Amino acid sequence: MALEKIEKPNDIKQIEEAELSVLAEEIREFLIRRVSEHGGHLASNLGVVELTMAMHLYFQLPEDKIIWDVGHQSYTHKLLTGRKEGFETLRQFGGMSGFPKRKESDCDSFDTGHSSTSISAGLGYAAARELTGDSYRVVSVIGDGALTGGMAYEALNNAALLETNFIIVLNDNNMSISENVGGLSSHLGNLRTAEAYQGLKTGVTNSLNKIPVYGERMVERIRRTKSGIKQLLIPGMLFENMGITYLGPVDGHDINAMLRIFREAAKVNGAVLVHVMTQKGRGYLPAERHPARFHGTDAFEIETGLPKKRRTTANYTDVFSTVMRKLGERDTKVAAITAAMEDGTGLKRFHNMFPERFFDVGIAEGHAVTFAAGLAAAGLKPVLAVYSSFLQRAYDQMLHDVCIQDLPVTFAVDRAGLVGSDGETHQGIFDLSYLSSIPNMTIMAPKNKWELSDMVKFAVNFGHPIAIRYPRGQAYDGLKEHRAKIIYGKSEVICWNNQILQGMMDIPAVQGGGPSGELSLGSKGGKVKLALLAVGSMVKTAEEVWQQLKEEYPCTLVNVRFVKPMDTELLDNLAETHDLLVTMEENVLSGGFGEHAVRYLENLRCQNAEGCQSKPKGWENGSGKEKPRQARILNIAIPDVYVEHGNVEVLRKELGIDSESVAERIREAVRALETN
Ligand SMILES: Cc1ncc(C[n+]2csc(CCOP(=O)(O)OP(=O)(O)O)c2C)c(N)n1
Ligand SMILES: CC(=O)[C@@H](O)[C@H](O)COP(=O)(O)O
Ligand SMILES: [Mg+2]
Repeated sequence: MALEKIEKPNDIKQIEEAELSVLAEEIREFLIRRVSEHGGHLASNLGVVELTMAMHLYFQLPEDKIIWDVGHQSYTHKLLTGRKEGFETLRQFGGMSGFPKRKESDCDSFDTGHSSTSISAGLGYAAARELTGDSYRVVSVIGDGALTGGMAYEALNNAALLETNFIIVLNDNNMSISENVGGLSSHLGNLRTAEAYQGLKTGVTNSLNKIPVYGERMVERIRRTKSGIKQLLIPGMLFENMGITYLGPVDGHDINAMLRIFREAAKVNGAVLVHVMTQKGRGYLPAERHPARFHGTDAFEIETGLPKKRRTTANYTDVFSTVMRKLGERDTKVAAITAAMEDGTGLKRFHNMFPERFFDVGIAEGHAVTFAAGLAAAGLKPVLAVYSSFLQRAYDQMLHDVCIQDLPVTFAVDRAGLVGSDGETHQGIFDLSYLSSIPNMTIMAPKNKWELSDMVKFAVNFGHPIAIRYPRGQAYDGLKEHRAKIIYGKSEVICWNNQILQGMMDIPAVQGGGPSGELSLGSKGGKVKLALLAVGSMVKTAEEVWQQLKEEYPCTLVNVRFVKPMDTELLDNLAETHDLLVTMEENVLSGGFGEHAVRYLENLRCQNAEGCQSKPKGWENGSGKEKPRQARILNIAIPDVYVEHGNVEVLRKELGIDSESVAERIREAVRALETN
């Protein structure tokens, strides 16, 4: 067993050359078995087995620095650096991450997860090396998909100035998650087969030679100019013209060929791009046939490649997919955009049905947003479907290109909230904060699958920037009967003091101390009145909390619906009629719904203070109305931390946002209120 001999970094160097192919096979078997148990990024990892082995044979770790772009293809690297045991806990809570992590190993030089960062980080290492006088080698490994991201070009542009060695390995498997797109992809396609290139080169020369006198002269003239010769002889002219040496293409499954090219690359003084061609999914037939399906997979049966658990219910992405199909049919102005996540965001159907109105822009979220702004300015109704954590990349484009101009772009923000096994880099727990800070942006979150559908329909005809955030996974199909019409800025009250309502009309009017007439916090013998204000996915949790607490306290349950603008009329009402308002959201506390609600009510409290000049209308002393009673607020949200990988249910418990923890936190808060 060759793999057994690998216990620590550089052990691969002790493996006989003849045994390397056995090692590659064992690594593939190992990865297929381990990923089949709990899921993970299989196809990309199977594709880079020999490439990773060649790098570990040539470079010395941890001294040399290997930086993996996205990092989803780093499993063989983990194996070769002594982390075989970690695979039993891959992507599980407390276990080994599916991405490179500096805290996990000193052979992981840079943490990744989002795309197109590796060249910038590698260049940083290379520049630092010049300053510190170190002599380590730096290698950034970037995929053809990741090379569609703008940051990679910014880094290449900068790397061209470097005067010391910096190796960029372009791992070209002719695939992003799904088919790779765009001009660069076509360019790589042209370079991909050396034979095709050789044919083209010979073809050009032959054709010119065929032109009597002039043709021969042109060939001669081209040969005499340096760049002309390169045009004819060097495939990677695009990179060469930028000042980056291009080597390749080389077969990424031929270890010796790669070792030869790394030796050459290491001699270059400056940035050098090594073009390596690999096959995504290599060595496992289902993954070779369906690389997109096995890009990131749940647990599966090895024999068939079928998922171990069949999905029986729709997830939010399916619901979005269906409503987009309907909207596309109804309105030819509706266009859909994805940044390389056609499958993940559910836009495949829209693509198939309306190819002319579907745009995959590559891994380029910033560009996607400004492109959507352009479509909107030209009169279309663009819907950009994007994961919450990837949209972080496009903050300025949302602000500068969409919202200042108040353009009607719909942001379908998928994977909002905890996403689970991908961990820190992918948790969608910041969007409410970053979206809330942008003027002109409206933010909604659905409680269940019907509401997502209603919200998307509302959004495309809204006429202004609007974001709908919904979580990864199964769509909630409870609370079906609560489907009040969506009214801009209005929340939906599901139950009031334990009494289930149907729509806004039923909310009791605010009179004195509220519906029951009790004025103060339990002190007059009444029970503390709770109001749960839950955002999106937390409505289901709030419903469970209500079930647990309804015997103890009268409880109101509100589906917030609009995080921005907040339903301040309802907040005023709740603050007057309830004792404790509990905000619940799967977002960080900072800048989230809860914090905005606190600030709003604090302002109100301040305005109502004695001597304050600007009291809200209707609350003036002596106006005949009581001063509003100000409820206390408990914020349930994600604390100021990065949330690691793990099962979502486990993470929710750890963070204290599952229903049992929330119920307990409420009981504690009530006890504190009663004793104060
Ligand atoms: C900013 C950002 N957007 C989207 C993604 C989702 N994503 C992860 S891998 C990937 C495709 C990468 O393709 P490539 O670099 O060619 O690697 P391969 O999977 O083919 O090995 C995408 C779109 C991401 N990780 N980061
Ligand atoms: C590595 C990466 O960014 C994607 O592959 C991501 O893991 C997809 O996540 P979903 O499984 O939620 O689509
Ligand atoms: Mg690729």
